[in-house]
Amino acid sequence: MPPKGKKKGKGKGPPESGWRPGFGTKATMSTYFQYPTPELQEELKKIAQAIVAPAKGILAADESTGTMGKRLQDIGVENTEENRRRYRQLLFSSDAVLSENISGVILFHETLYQKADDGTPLVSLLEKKGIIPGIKVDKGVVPLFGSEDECTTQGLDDLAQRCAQYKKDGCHFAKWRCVLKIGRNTPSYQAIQENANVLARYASICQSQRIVPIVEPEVLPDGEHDLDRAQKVTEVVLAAVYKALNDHHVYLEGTLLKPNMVTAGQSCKKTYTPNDVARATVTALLRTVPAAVPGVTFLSGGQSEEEASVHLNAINAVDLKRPWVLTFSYGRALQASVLRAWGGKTENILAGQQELIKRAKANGLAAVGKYVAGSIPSLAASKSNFANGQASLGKYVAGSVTGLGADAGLFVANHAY
Ligand SMILES: O=P(O)(O)OC[C@H]1O[C@](O)(COP(=O)(O)O)[C@@H](O)[C@@H]1O
Repeated sequence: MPPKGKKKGKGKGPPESGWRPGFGTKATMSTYFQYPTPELQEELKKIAQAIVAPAKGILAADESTGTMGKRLQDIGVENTEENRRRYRQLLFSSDAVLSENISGVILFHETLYQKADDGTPLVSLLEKKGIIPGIKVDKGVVPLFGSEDECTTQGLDDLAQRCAQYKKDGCHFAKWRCVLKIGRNTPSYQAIQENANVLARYASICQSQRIVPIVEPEVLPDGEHDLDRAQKVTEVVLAAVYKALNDHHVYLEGTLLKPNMVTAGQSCKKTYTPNDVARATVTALLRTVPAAVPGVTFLSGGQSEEEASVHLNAINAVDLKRPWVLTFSYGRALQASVLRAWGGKTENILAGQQELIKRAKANGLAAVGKYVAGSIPSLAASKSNFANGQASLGKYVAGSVTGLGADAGLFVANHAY
């Protein structure tokens, strides 16, 4: 109820619904907002918690058409709609055992409306296994004019309508990726603030449409910086993101965070142990991510499949507080071996699926701190998925890094813009 003597209506304080004791004076107007209904809160919380159920994580299969093209090119397959469909069909028609470790799959728009050979919608293949479909809703990165090669992410304009439709079509969570770079003068205040704000606005719109937003502020691993610098930048970026989410009244219990792990730059001369990475990562999260957030689903960011599993395991074994579930939302670190095993050939579909199941199992174990390094060998487990430090700056020359084998293009594919 409004405080005594206050009238409802324009200029007389906030409307009655959502009124909280002590609110409504001029000084507190900026803290007024209407809470989501209890039903909406419950729905969002349930979805988020199901995604981060014990020993489960996300398969990020939301590569945009260009990114997928690079991945297919690496295995000598043409980037056609049909080949992308065949590949996603392979992933989603894997044995149901996959759902022991995969709770959700992020889809690209095109995939959501594609069908399997027998006419079954691809998304139904996931639903039948109890895997929750999610959708990439950002429309890619664009340069920030006047910055040192920094960027923001676009796609807000029609987001509410798209989310409403995606929810009807079976998606219960979404993903939006922002990119921050470590350089001498970057990330800049401009880039940090802009990306935090766009992530918060995205998250708020998703929740209004009953979709759990996965908030992805990726600090790229390009550069010579050491672990301390990566940790500090990650902390500054995450602090800004959570301030913005708070400013936009985002219901944190109905969100997930998809950050980078804190690793030294790819060209850093110093070496660090998985325990160093784990300590830096969990410390950065402890300093910035509220305990109300149910889970953190790390991106793999160019790490090899094995590295990504070993690091996640170390993160879940380090002797620090962990108030959130810490699990995976990997693209390359779940798919490098699959792509290599498949090679575009129908007779290799099963082999590809077996690779996926193996990496899902390894990461499921790592999500509960029970993965033993090297215990689940797979085809491309130790191959770096990071091709070239210049890749994300758009300076990578196709084919110039051949020593890394089939995975060489994956970093470029994911991060070039
Ligand atoms: O550049 P795109 O096509 O948007 O793809 C970015 C990729 O980055 C991710 O956010 C993280 O992928 P990685 O685990 O390979 O780093 C994926 O979800 C997504 O496929």
